Amino acid sequence: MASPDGTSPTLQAANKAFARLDIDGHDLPPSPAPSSPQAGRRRYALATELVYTETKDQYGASSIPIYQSATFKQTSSSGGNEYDYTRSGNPTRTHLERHLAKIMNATRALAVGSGMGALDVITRLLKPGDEVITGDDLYGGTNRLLTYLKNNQGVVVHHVDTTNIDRVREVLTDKTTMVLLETPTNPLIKIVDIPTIAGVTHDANPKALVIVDNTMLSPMLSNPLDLGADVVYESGTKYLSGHHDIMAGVIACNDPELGDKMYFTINATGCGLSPNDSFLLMRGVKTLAIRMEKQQANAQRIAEFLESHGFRVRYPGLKSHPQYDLHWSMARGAGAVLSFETGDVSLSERIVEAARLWGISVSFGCVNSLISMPCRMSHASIDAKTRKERQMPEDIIRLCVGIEDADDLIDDLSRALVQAGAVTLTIDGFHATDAEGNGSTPTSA
Ligand SMILES: Cc1ncc(COP(=O)(O)O)c(C=O)c1O
Ligand SMILES: N[C@@H](CCSC[C@H](N)C(=O)O)C(=O)O
Repeated sequence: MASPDGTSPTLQAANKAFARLDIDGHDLPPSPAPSSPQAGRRRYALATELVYTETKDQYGASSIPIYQSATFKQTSSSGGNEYDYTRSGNPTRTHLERHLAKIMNATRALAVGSGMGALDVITRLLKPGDEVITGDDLYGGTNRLLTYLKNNQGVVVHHVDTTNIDRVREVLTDKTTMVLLETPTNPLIKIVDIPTIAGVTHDANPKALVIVDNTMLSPMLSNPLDLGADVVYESGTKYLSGHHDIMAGVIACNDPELGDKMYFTINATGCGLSPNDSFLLMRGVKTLAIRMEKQQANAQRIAEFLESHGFRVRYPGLKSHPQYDLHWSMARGAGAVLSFETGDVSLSERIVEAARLWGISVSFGCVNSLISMPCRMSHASIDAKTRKERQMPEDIIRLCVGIEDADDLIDDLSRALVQAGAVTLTIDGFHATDAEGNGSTPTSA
């Protein structure tokens, strides 16, 4: 016999059998379908996929509308619609998540309110007593959250030099539940061998999760899931959005169970990205390819300029980078963040403060060029003692290169170097002044 709504007994039984339960076994209100790239269709080059989207918008809108609605009307007293409440799911966010899954080579992507929000969702997979291995050169906020988990949640955190596989092996045991990597590291631009670490981690404990923070490269330049990572996350505040007008975080994985667990946390805590910011992130992603191409071309010019004038520059686009080959075995570009040292904190301060075109600001990945002193700014939450133990040079200057004219950027930097007294003028131009006050020999032409 058919039910009052006309559903056959067979369909009623099937609906019951396939009722969506959350990981605690509670009946879920309607939630968005898992984000997945459309299977079976032609896959275009990444630059094309970044702009190519499909929607079933009733008016054929070529840009996803902003569904600025907290709640959605249902067709029956038991719900019945794909969306019920924006904390649980929103069409603008789902559209973005499906697009991100496609470009991150994942079957599931999730969008949240910030990069740190993404790491919070991921680390809620941990239980007291779990062990995490991570780097000794980490973004300050990541270090802060891990320290909180260590001090308050009983999670054991090992900070080691993840560029040295032996240091990782020393702390890797069957208790290791998570290995958290950044590459290139922020701000020392060290390169971490993702495939090797993923291999040894999964050998030691097949259930351990290798998590990669891909903020420095973005999906344009690297897909850590293809290199053996289980979960990749990024601060969408950076390259993905590109204009420093939103905060966002994205998470991607290929394991549906893991995706469901992280979605559970997002729904339970309410950290999903807002409809308006989902729209802006979607818009930003479409121009990622051209922004990144210009930013890294500019970064390469600036890195070569500084190195040729005698500064110690850290940038994986320079052949002098000690892990140049490793970086290029994993990535399609060098990115647009570089750092250099002057040997003197007050000299670095004078350079930063003399720059005009380069904004003194934390963050990176924006169309505007930025200059900063990480130990005073982005990494100030790591205490001075720990910074010293981790060999972070206090004088290090970080440059986050934008899309301006490269000659203008070099002119402004040159003027700042001269004004700060960082260089010695010679008949041929200028060279970095060493600690003794002499113009040093340029390291390359
Ligand atoms: C490498 C890295 N990961 C994560 C984050 C956190 O991102 P958000 O500022 O969007 O929370 C940042 C910067 O803030 C970062 O530099
Ligand atoms: N005051 C902020 C500093 C944010 S740093 C942003 C970015 N990751 C960078 O490396 O510049 C904080 O305490 O988190």
